[in-house]
Amino acid sequence: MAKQPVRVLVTGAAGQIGYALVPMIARGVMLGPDQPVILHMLDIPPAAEALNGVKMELIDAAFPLLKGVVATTDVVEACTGVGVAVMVGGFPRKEGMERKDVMTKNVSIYKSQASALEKHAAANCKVLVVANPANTNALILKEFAPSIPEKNISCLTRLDHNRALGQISERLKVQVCDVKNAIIWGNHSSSQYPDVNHATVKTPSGEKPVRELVKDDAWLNGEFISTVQQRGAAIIKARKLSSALSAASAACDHIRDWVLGTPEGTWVSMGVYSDGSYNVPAGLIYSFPVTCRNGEWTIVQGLPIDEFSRKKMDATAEELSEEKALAYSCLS
Ligand SMILES: NC(=O)c1ccc[n+]([C@@H]2O[C@H](COP(=O)([O-])OP(=O)(O)OC[C@H]3O[C@@H](n4cnc5c(N)ncnc54)[C@H](O)[C@@H]3O)[C@@H](O)[C@H]2O)c1
Ligand SMILES: O=C(O)C[C@H](O)C(=O)O
Repeated sequence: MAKQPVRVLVTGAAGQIGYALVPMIARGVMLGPDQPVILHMLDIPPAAEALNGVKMELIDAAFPLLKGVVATTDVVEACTGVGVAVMVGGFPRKEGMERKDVMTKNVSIYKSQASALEKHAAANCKVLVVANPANTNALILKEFAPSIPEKNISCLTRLDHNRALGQISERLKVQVCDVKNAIIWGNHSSSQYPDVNHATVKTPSGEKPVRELVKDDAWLNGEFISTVQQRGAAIIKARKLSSALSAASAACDHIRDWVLGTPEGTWVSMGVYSDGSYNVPAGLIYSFPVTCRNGEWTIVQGLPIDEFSRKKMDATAEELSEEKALAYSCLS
């Protein structure tokens, strides 16, 4: 029997990530090639005409899986019945800014959209926050939507995870699909800690640790980390716009793995509500290594953490605690 369509909300759909993301969703990249979708696209009134243009293009693309398009500036209409919500709406940073510089504008959006989602989304709706500061926006959404289970609210650090895989693949001249189990710990900001201590590469003679193959700890502990941390800024410098196609693709990876499961022996990074694992303070949205099965993520437990990693994991947690306080001061 044909599957029932899933309603997928994309906020900020008239923006540049939205423009890259909605065709991916309509092609089945996010929920699978046999899953029909109805797209709900939300933007604000000044972008209504552009949003309608995106709707026209979606119709013109004649995507077989796309069973309907709702393009609206009404948050209630946008949230009604959605099973997946990808929250991209907000303001991107410009050259020279840190992601927390867009905090004042963006956290208030997440406070107000939290209640619309809570009241009108489908039961068990999975929420992914993309807009920056992503972890803190997700935390605000969680706190102002208390009836949405905390397990259902996440933020995007998969882009950073994919960037880490990409850097290793470039360095070792191996296929990126053969590199796995990097970890992004913490904040989607320049304090994040990209960790390859457990990452491996598939080689003709079996899986090998990345450290053993790279044979350059100075690079792995230095330039590699700062390249991943600063990649968003490097894209802004080069494009004069923040990343869009890679962000859209990572959002699809995040939801696909969450809903359909991670491959056996592979973990991914997701920003999720901390339960105190790895001595990360509870009550923050922090990026952890997770595996997913039956639509639920689980933090990978028991990985050994060396002193170098501990310091970096604590520093990014510290920044998230400060952001949380700053967010509340913006809202009061
Ligand atoms: N987490 C990540 O990995 C990641 C990666 C890239 C970008 N981002 C962030 O994603 C966000 C979007 O980036 P972009 O390049 O698409 O920006 P953009 O400016 O091109 O698009 C954002 C859209 O959001 C809309 N918007 C503003 N307020 C809204 C509201 N209250 N409700 C609904 N829509 C609203 C705007 O009108 C605009 O169309 C930014 O905050 C950016 O920093 C995050
Ligand atoms: O860096 C930014 O501000 C955009 C985005 O978060 C990114 O990582 O590319």
